[in-house]
Amino acid sequence: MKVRGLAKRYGDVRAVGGIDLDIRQGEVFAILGPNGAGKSTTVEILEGYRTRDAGEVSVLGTDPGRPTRAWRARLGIVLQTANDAAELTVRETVRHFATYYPDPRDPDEVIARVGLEEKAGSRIRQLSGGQRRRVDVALGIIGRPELIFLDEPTTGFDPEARRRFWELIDSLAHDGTTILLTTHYLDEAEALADRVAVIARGRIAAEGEPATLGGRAAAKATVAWAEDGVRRTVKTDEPTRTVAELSRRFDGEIPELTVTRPTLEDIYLDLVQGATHE
Ligand SMILES: Nc1ncnc2c1ncn2[C@@H]1O[C@H](COP(=O)(O)OP(=O)(O)OP(=O)(O)O)[C@@H](O)[C@H]1O
Repeated sequence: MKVRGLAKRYGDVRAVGGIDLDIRQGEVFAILGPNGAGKSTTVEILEGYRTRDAGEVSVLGTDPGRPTRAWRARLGIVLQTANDAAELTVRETVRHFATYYPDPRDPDEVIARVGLEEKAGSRIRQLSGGQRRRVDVALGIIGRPELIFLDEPTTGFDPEARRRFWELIDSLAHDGTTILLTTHYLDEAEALADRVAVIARGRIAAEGEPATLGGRAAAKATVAWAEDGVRRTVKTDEPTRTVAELSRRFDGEIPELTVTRPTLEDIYLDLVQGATHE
């Protein structure tokens, strides 16, 4: 996928103000950003559901501004809001969607992959919010897509369901499926994404691997320990030296020692706040 200079306005609102992206086949790419940053607008343009004002876009070799049916069949899309036929069962719904695609996955296998085996015979309206979301994911992958768009896929999932979902995404990526997701969960981005882009006010504020985004790996470490009943902390570029000195001072074990670097969330918040105060 290749995007150059993508821009979109809604009247006076600049939703997307010149975005470049390159996403490789088989890559898991996460778009992060605060509410209203332009994530959904960007993703909807890439999906062929929204027009753009400017820029060049190629998704699976096609301009999504001129979508074809054959191109759509190669995409899997999981939208933010579900509008499933509530009276059908999970199995009926997944089977029905399978008929839209030339080479669908096996419906029962897909139901198992999203962890809904026990609910396969239940009507959609009887499912919990998180279970409905899993149906959405099932419908997004039933067509054996080459590229999957996931808009906040795990909102409403319990922790176990989120872990199962992460495993599913890993296995799809392992099969060579490209995955573009938006999420507000920084731990999700860290667990899943090969690369992330932080979008703020319609522009990319930073892009890179979660471990090194925004200079994260090179950021100062915080060494903390307990001394005389008080928690002490030092921010340093040389945590190893600090720990060695402390170890000598305490003659061995350092009480309640921790060494931490900024989390992805710390870096994200810095980037987003920096962009807002521009
Ligand atoms: N159909 C529309 N008409 C007018 N303005 C819109 C429309 N859709 C989005 N916007 C505006 O464009 C900006 C970007 O919205 P967008 O939905 O792309 O943000 P987002 O990053 O996906 O946010 P969220 O995290 O809340 O989903 C916002 O200021 C929003 O109010």
